[in-house]
Order: sequence, then structure tokens, then C-alpha cells
Amino acid sequence: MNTKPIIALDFKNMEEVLAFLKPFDEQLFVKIGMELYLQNGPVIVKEVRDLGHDIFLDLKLHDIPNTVSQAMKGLAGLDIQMINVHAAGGSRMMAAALAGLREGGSEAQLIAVTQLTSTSEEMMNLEQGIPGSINDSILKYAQVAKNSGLAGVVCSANESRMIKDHLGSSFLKVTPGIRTVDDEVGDQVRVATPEFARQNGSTHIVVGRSITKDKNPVAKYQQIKKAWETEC
Ligand SMILES: O=C(O)c1cc(=O)[nH]c(=O)n1[C@@H]1O[C@H](COP(=O)(O)O)[C@@H](O)[C@H]1O
Repeated sequence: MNTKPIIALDFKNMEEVLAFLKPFDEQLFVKIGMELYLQNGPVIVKEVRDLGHDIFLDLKLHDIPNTVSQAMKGLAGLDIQMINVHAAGGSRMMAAALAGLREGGSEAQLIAVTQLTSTSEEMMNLEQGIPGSINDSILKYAQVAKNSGLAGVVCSANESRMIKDHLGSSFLKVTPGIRTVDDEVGDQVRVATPEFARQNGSTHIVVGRSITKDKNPVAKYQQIKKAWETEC
């Protein structure tokens, strides 16, 4: 399994992606999300894959089971290694997503977003109407995802230990909201350093602006990769 830091390619188009990737001289694990995919379509996945990089397709599908299943069946034709849905879609939707992906012939790992890393406990209580602690909500979503046959979840690194303790080390904990100490937090709420993510049981980290907005993205990537791997 590729456990390199996953770089979020949150760019507008392939020109920007190529300009960013050019100075890297190694095979990477990259994430293609809504910004890039919705403006460029499936061809963008093929173009990035043709460069030799592993791909996490982050479209966070969330709809009725039949719709998500059919969408996954179509996406299965793309040569990707990881893909996600929202756990809030429920167990039937998650199982249907997995079935669609496999029927389409993809072996990609399917994971579920629990609570977005931009969500605080207060926002969850007041805006989603979910009472109690955010950890309880995240663990519940993770349990339902596991029971639905999914390979893991997206959560913040702060919750990785709890999920590992309850659901085991092989269940994936893919954690965005990664910041080094001098990075700006921006719109994220539940953030952590790469070192903490490793110590706390994350299996993957997702890093966007900390690398992509740095004046030397390759050096920043190497710094984060070293911090992530050293804590092994
Ligand atoms: O599914 C995701 O990748 C995701 C889930 C989540 O809860 N939080 C989150 O930030 N992400 C994604 O991870 C990336 C984080 O980007 P930065 O905040 O720039 O590091 C973005 O591409 C988000 O879309």
C-alpha cells in the first residue's frame, strides 16, 4: 500500500497541475478533488495517472444508493487507487457504492468521510442538529462504514487513535487538515502536524496548501514526508 503523503492537487486545470508537478522527480500519491475534476472531467484523471502517480479521487459522493452505485460503476473505469463517499449517506448507500465500484471492475479502496475537518463540534451540534461530542459522531460513522465493507474513513488526525482502538490498525484513517507549526490554518478546524498524525495512528495524510502554496513545494513536501515517516 502506498502510504506517501497524499498531495491535494487543488488546481484549476492541467497546466497548473503540470507546472506544480514538474520539479518533482519521484512517483507521488496525489488527490484529485472537485475543483480539478468538475472543471476538467475524467480526462484529467487519465492525464495525471499517465504521469505515473497514484490517485485518490475525492468526489465525496452523497446521494441515494442507486445513484451512487451507478456513478461508482462509471468511475470504476478510471485507473484510480482510492475514492470516497460521505458516511452520512448511510450504510445502504455505502454498500451500494462499493458494489457499483466492484461491478465496474475497480479494486480501488473505498473510504467514507466522517465529519469534515472544517467542522467543529459546535457547528455539528447547532447546524447538523447532532447532539453530543464530535468524536462520538465520527466513531459512529466509522463503525457504520466498516460494517458496510469500506476500507476506511476520512477524519482528522485527532481521531485516528480512537478509530484505531475501536476498529483496528488495518482500517484506513486518511487524515486531511495537516499543517506544520508555521502554516496558516485557513478554513480548517481540526488540524494536526504530520508527526502527530503518525503518532496518533493515521494511515495516510492529505496535504494541500501547506505544500502547494509554499514557495518551494518540493522542499516542503520532503520536510512533511520526513516528519511523517520518521515517526513510523
Ligand atoms: O476528503 C477529503 O479529502 C477531505 C475531507 C475533509 O474532511 N477535509 C479535507 O480538507 N479534505 C480535503 O483535503 C484537502 C485539504 O487541503 P488543505 O487544507 O489545503 O491541506 C482538500 O482538498 C479537501 O477537499
